Amino acid sequence: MPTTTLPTTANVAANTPIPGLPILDLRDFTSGTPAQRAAFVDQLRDTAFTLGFLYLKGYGASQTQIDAVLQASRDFFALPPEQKQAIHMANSPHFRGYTAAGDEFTRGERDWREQLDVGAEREPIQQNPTSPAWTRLQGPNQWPDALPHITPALLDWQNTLTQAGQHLLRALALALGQPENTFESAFSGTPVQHLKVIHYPGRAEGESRQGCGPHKDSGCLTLLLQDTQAGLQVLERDGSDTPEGSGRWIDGPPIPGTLVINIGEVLEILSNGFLRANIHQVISPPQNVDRLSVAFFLSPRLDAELPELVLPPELAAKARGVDRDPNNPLIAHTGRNLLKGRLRSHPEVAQRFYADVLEAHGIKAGARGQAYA
Ligand SMILES: O=C(O)CCC(=O)C(=O)O
Ligand SMILES: [Fe+2]
Repeated sequence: MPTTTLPTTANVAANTPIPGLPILDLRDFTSGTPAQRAAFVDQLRDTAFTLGFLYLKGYGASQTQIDAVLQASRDFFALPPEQKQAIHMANSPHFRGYTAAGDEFTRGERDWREQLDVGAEREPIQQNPTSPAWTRLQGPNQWPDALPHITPALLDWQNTLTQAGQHLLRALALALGQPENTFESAFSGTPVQHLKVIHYPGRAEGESRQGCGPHKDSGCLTLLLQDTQAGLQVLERDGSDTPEGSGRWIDGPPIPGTLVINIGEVLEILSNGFLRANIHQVISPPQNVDRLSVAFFLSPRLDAELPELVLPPELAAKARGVDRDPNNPLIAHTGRNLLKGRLRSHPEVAQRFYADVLEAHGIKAGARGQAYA
């Protein structure tokens, strides 16, 4: 397959204000009639194949819980810079903590957003000389001393979305003509629950518009909560479906009561490209306006390796294959795949805690970030 080249604003047409993403209700799947359940699976198959994106409502969170997550996020970013820097990600071999605006890169360009990365609160995995480097990903979070309330708000959110994600994985298995429990064992016990709380500051005159540059998510499934400010855009492919990913950007503005769900690269590989890990980006808000979002990336246990699926002939005939980008190889082993993405996105952590394995991951000592995780 040819190398994937991400689109630039030069080869995509002007934005459309019409949201092209369907809204699905998870309750149709979890507690609906057999007909509602079947319709949910059919719609999920359609949109996961074409766009790889959808809105989801009825996903099991109360408005009180949503408000608590957004308030916790706002409170965190309102802290004085030195309190945020005190829990900088550069302190954490587990890639947890604060990243200031401009410190993260997508395809070598700076992203203009600050963020707090939170994982499941777990003990580090005991290290010995033969431990694979990905075992360093597990470990505790860094929390700001001044805001004890954000810990339960964010950890509860992880758990709510893990359950929603597991329902979606069952529905996706059915959509792919597989047994409903196909993904169950890989995601049971200690799945990787990666929450990224994100603040996009308004851009000053003449500044870059890259809140987060064009990328595919590298994991399995992303569940995104947006506050009230738009900015997310998804690539709608044109009919030619070229590997360059040409098309036009469609907006995915916040819709109250919904999450935006998208497919990650691991599911794209497993389904031989039937499911689409689609390219998306975030445009910085205008001056004096900011944007808040909370992205949750659900992945299998670090040690899980997901097998490629054998699709029924009618789906296999439509599968597009997978773009193999030599600069960004796709790996089905969860720990290795996640580590690859994290090392490329966070060069400071990479140089400090993973210097011994950078070469093996194709990263030069002192390199800037190249991709996104
Ligand atoms: O903030 C958003 O709306 C999306 C962020 C995103 O795509 C990501 O962090 O992977
Ligand atoms: Fe993303």
